[in-house]
Amino acid sequence: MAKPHAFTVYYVKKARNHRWRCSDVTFWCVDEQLCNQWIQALKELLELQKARPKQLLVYINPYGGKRQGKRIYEQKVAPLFSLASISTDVFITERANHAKDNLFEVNINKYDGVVCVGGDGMFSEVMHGLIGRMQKDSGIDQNNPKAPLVQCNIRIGIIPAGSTDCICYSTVGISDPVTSALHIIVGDSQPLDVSSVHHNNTFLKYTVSLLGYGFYGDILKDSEKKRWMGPMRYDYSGFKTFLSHHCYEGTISFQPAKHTLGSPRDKDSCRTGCHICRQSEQQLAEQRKKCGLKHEEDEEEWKVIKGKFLAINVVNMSCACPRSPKGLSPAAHLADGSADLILVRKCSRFDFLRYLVRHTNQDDQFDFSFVDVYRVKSFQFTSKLLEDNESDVTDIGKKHFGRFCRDHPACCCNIANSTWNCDGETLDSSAIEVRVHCQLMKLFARGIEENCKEASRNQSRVEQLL
Ligand SMILES: CCCCCCCCCCCCC/C=C/[C@@H](O)[C@H](CO)NC(=O)CCCCCCCCCCCCCCC
Ligand SMILES: Nc1ncnc2c1ncn2[C@@H]1O[C@H](COP(=O)(O)OP(=O)(O)OP(=O)(O)O)[C@@H](O)[C@H]1O
Ligand SMILES: [Ca+2]
Repeated sequence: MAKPHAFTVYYVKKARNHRWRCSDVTFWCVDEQLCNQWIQALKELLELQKARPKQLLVYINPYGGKRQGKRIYEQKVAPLFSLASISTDVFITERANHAKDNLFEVNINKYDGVVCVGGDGMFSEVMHGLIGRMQKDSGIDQNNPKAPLVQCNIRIGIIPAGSTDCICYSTVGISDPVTSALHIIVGDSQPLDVSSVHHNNTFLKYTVSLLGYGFYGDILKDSEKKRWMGPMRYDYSGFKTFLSHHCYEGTISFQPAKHTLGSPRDKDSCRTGCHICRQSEQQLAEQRKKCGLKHEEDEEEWKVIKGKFLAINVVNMSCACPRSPKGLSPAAHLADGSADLILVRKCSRFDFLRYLVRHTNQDDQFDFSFVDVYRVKSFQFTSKLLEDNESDVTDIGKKHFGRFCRDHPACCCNIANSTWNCDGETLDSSAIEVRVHCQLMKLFARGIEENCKEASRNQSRVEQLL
């Protein structure tokens, strides 16, 4: 080198569509001492950035999505972690639930975060491991649906390598491994609501994205048999399920979320620094100060709805993904302590198609007479089939479950139950009880950043208000 004294600074460069890239600039200097002073000063500044992780535990699912998890991590992510002086313990899973089981055994306090390389299912595994471990260590019984759960302060980073990658897309704005790696490196933090799902005082699962019965449950059940097709399996099973047009009868009860300022019909979406989520965070802190971990009896009213539904969807976040960039509920919030309950009642195939198509354009998917949407903090569902069986048992005193309802009216309404799709996993029970836990965990993300169009629209709204 002609000028021997130099140092390179690597930095994040924001590109289009919420994509981040790593860029660098090299500074040259003839004076060696001055060059070293600069290096020292920059190192000291970096040391002050306490939110940045130094030690990460990484789980890779080699079979998720297009089976590219290992390659994506090794080629795109590991070199960035090494540039940022992050040390990693990497664990390649050999079976389903490997990562979850491992999280109950490792010395978790050694790490500043856990990274999962895979899809929504892999994230769900890691989340169950971390939340489960936290509750176990604190002596909380997960089977009690009313137990106040202990927050999980170890952040999770998602490197997208799955089929839908809805959690990554809805919290970052894009499914891109390099962008997600950079959000981890700069130490971003995004709190996330988590819902617990129980049946008869037995814990079933946690959910952060979609809990869906009917359409999305049936798609998942069919698509599991076609895993070999990769991400395409969802389009194939989606088309098949659309043609089968099954609806399901049951009773829904829910408690409206009165504590939050927003509504599912709002025009504004949850964005970085969202004031609605921040207000929920303050409420949560005040509640904790008041009652600690004690459970507060919830006397709020329950609403009950009976009917025949093509789809029952409970979403904790928008569920935006490449298939539907605005998601199932565009105005849902990541961390407001509520979920959006979307009920699609029995309608014609043509109307259901019109509803589906609106997930892909700018039109309002809730503006149909057969679609209702509510913002809720808890929710219950029992299928008609189970209600009939239970009343048979009490009326006649039979101890014989699982009998099919033979006197069901002849209509397109399916006599059998559907299954619940819980973040891409099926649940064994159709009768469930769901409760939203405000900001139970945190991700290495910052929510979707406002783009220029949104920012100028909001600015002009403020100007109008002034
Ligand atoms: C005409 C086009 C209509 C397109 C409508 C697209 C709506 C897409 C909405 C996607 C919502 C994803 C919610 C995320 C759920 C994740 O926790 C979960 C785990 O990864 N993924 C799935 O369950 C995977 C769910 C995958 C769902 C795929 C749905 C495909 C529907 C295709 C319907 C075709 C009808 C065509 C009629 C001519
Ligand atoms: N080594 C493994 N072998 C088989 N299954 C695994 C392994 N590691 C993890 N799994 C399971 O595979 C399931 C699916 O993985 P993942 O979510 O990564 O991909 P996907 O289903 O293609 O994507 P998406 O969930 O986004 O639709 C997860 O539920 C996880 O428990
Ligand atoms: Ca929410």
